[in-house]
Amino acid sequence: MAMNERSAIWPWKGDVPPHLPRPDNMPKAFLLPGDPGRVDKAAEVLDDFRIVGQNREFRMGVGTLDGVAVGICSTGIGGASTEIVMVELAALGVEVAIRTGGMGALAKNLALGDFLVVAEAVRNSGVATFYAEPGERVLADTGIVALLDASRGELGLPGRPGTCATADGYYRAQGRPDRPHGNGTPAILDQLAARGAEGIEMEAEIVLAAGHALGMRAGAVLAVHAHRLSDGWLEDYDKTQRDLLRLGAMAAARAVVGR
Ligand SMILES: O=P(O)(O)O[C@H]1O[C@H](CO)[C@@H](O)[C@H]1O
Ligand SMILES: O=c1cc[nH]c(=O)[nH]1
Repeated sequence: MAMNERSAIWPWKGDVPPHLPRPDNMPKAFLLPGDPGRVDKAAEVLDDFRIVGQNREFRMGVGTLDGVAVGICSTGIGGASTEIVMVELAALGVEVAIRTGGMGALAKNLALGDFLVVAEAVRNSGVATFYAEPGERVLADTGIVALLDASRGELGLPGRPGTCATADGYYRAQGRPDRPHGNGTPAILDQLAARGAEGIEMEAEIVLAAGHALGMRAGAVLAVHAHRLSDGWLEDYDKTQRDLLRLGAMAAARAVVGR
């Protein structure tokens, strides 16, 4: 069988992955928002930014910060598509992966627009079970946590390190009702909070678990978009998104050069 022929077990064509677009020169560090629409926003925080391409929910761009190449690739929503991003980026030689996304806060002392630098994800989501043993803690790389929190502080942005939970759904799995006037099952959130979760979203656990298993330095920083205790919702999200990308990019570039 010719080397470049695809196989079912590893359906790459040579060094071209089956899902992700691929630039000629891969940055060593990538930011990972869920939403493809947010990739273009990296032009506001990176120099020489260009879009590499898009396939399905995976939109990729590359740029530089302080002369260091930084990539950004959307994961889509949830663990299944995020696993694809992590595996294909790792196989392409990426060493640093930082999720930059939104969450619903579960802690009283987090406010709308604050930034939670994820130190740990409580075990809760499906795909991560293939990358971390049952009972194994899912931790962010401590160096990435430190760089993210230092960047947050330098930028004067509110927040702190903490723990998140990753859910396999947005409505019932996050205690929401599935119709406008329902009650949902908020006890789900109480149970996650009792296990230490201070926010809930849909991708961080797989980024941390797969990142660790695949030998990458992985982390996540999550903006408080919703507050599940006060039922608050941040309507004007644009500046928060820009700040999220800026602090993620600062930490990513510093991680590459070892600062
Ligand atoms: O803010 P982003 O990265 O899009 O992620 C959050 O938003 C989506 C749900 O609306 C989920 O993907 C959740 O994790
Ligand atoms: O409540 C929220 C907000 C953002 N992302 C989520 O998954 N849940």
